[in-house]
Amino acid sequence: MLRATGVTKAFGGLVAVDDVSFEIDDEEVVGLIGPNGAGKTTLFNAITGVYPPTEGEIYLNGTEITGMKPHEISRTGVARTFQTARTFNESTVLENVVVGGIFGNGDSRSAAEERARQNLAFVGLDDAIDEEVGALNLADRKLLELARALTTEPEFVLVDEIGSGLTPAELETLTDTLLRIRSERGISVFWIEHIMDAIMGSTDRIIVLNQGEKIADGTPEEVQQNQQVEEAYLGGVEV
Ligand SMILES: Nc1ncnc2c1ncn2[C@@H]1O[C@H](COP(=O)(O)OP(=O)(O)OP(=O)(O)O)[C@@H](O)[C@H]1O
Repeated sequence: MLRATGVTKAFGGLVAVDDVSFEIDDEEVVGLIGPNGAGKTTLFNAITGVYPPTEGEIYLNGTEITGMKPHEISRTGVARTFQTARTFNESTVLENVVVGGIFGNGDSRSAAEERARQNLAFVGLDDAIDEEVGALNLADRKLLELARALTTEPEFVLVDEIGSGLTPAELETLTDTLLRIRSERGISVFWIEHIMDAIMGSTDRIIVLNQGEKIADGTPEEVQQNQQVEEAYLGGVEV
């Protein structure tokens, strides 16, 4: 279980995440939504050690991980993908995932390659292993990010926006892959997404942030009917 209690992250006077507490169970798929600037990516950065929280604690299976370095947190079982795919364009798809295994996980080259092939097959990129990353379309880059995130055999994968810019068919493939990460690998998914249909139809639970604060935490149906959530989104519409 991933548990956060009273997590706050301030950048100078700006409180980007404000006293947020939540739990994510094993094998749960949880969405994280909120208007632009609500603090979603900052919360991911706090969990993964990129920007340690100013206050509050984060626990993985009862062990406190607050303030650990990103590579240490990654090795304890929390992996992530990034909003902008962070891949090395000139290397091949296989090499990209292998490098993640060697440097991120301390694997030997042969172990990293075996695991990379398995994870690339899992996300459906087995036919593309020899292609240059720069030649992949956006959807395949997102799948590649997921394969890289699986390298450390995590218990939790934090996914920062995979939906934007994809066709409906591509979005369905990505969503199916996320759900298979849970059903076939037993990994929990914590997923930031702006495409509401995707997140409403695929998650067990949704946490809503607005101006750094958690304003809702419930089933997709509950969140959809929540007055505060509706107001937060209406208030965020630019006219
Ligand atoms: N490194 C930083 N330094 C200063 N301010 C930051 C930093 N990172 C984020 N912020 C600020 O924190 C607030 C929350 O930003 P964050 O990126 O977490 O929101 P978000 O919900 O992920 O937004 P979006 O949906 O647009 O990606 C914003 O006001 C942002 O400008």
